[in-house]
Amino acid sequence: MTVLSIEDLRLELPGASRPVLAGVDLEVRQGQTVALVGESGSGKSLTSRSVLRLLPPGARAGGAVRVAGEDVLAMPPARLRELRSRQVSMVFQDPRAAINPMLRVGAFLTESLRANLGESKAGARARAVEMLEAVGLTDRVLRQHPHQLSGGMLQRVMIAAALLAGPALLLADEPTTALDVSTQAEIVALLADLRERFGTGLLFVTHDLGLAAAIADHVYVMYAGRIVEHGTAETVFAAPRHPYTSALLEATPSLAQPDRRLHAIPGRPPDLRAELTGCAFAPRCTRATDECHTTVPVGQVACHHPGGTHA
Ligand SMILES: Nc1ncnc2c1ncn2[C@@H]1O[C@H](COP(=O)(O)OP(=O)(O)OP(=O)(O)O)[C@@H](O)[C@H]1O
Repeated sequence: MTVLSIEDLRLELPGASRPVLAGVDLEVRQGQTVALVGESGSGKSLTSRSVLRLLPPGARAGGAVRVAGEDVLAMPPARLRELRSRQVSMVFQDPRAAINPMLRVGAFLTESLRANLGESKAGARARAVEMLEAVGLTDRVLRQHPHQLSGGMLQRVMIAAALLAGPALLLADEPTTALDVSTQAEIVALLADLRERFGTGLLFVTHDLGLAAAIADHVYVMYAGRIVEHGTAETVFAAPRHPYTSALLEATPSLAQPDRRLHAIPGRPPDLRAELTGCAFAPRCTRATDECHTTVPVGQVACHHPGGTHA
């Protein structure tokens, strides 16, 4: 079953010369982990936030963002509130910025259950303890304040909070960036485990290809507001076809080949004031020809000169 289907999503922001999202298509099926990768500014966060219709002021959206078949962009406000409290949850990059420091963890976890889902006090507490245990914490945490917990523990609390209502889809936007490397690995392992246990679809936004490879079944590579390549994690990482994917991989350290030389991608992504003609990656691409500068490439691999073939 498809839990999320983004179809030709377009987003325009005030003051920008071109759409910040220019026709994004993406799908997450039940129990599937999908990674959305790309450099900073490519539009990953805006894509994932669109799923909850958390758009910047003045933004104009086109296309469709369907959760279990229903278009989030066209939903009435009451239905949108229900979607946000039951069906789709989000885990953010910095847990300390996403939690009220004055509240104990217990109140933080139970308040939304009681307010939005009408749970009794005892029922909400029992559910909170169940989810804390699912993320590897104990009920001791209920009495603690956020500042008494490490960053990794607090991110576990945020994941427990996100799963309280049993959502069909979890959005995780750079959920480990604020954590140290070993804690990052623990959180990624935890998300993989929870996906297995609860069958939740997971959209994992990251600029870190190593993390994406560790967790994802399917990968979408984004550049300047477009998906340039997608496929199973295995094929995209083992046999990238778009030159941007290859360049990203060459810029990423590999545990399997620690001695491999890394190559930074020359140049920078285009900023939103630049109007684009042709392929947005062409100015940085070693394979670019005249056609690339004039004609926008389309297709599963959005490139006029893709390498190899996906098996
Ligand atoms: N609220 C906003 N108002 C104006 N411009 C915005 C806003 N949010 C994002 N942008 C711009 O939209 C573009 C895409 O941003 P987005 O945050 O989706 O990128 P990203 O790929 O998630 O990068 P990062 O990893 O840095 O968050 C960027 O150029 C950014 O500056």
